[in-house]
Amino acid sequence: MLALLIESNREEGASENAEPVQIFWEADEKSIHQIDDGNSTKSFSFDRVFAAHETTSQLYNGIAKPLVVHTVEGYNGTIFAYGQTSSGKTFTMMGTSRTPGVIPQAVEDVFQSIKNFPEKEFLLRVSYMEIYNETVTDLLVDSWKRKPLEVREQINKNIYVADLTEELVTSSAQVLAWIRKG
Ligand SMILES: Nc1ncnc2c1ncn2[C@@H]1O[C@H](COP(=O)(O)OP(=O)(O)OP(=O)(O)O)[C@@H](O)[C@H]1O
Repeated sequence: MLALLIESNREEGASENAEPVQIFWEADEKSIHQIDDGNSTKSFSFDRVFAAHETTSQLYNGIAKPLVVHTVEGYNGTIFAYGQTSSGKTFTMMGTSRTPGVIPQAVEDVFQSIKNFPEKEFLLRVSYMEIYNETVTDLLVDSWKRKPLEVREQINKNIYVADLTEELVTSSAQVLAWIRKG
């Protein structure tokens, strides 16, 4: 699933006498349209487009929660935020104490979803790494012990990061504590 978060390109609360704001694009729930000289010239489609007035919780419930629930059922899942600097990746993924982001909500739902399968045993491990300038760093080891890690391929073609710390966790509070440490 590919979703897009957009900021408004109109001046919020602009008065009627203000200079008309030039519109460069318009969006609906599933697409964004480039506007050149008042005409739509190019359109890009997404599974969902979230506008500025929509909250992180709406985004989480709309696109991330189903993935989290399926992961607990045994499917692989990835939630990936991509965008230019200051576009809101950290705000959306980590959130604040008042508006929790995708990560704390996902962690909470992993533990809630596990309760739906009392007959199954789950083993949860958390890793936290940074990829910066082509260098992979383990964020769960003390900073003075950190060294660049290698990305390797297993015989079955699975890709893994060698020597990456994996901490066993049994509650959402433990996961968030590890993330805070990182
Ligand atoms: N939806 C939002 N509502 C309110 N404030 C927001 C929103 N998205 C981002 N911000 C604010 O905008 C600023 C930049 O956001 P943020 O740090 O999340 O960007 P980023 O994409 O993670 O940037 P970088 O790539 O530089 O780390 C922050 O002060 C953040 O609180």
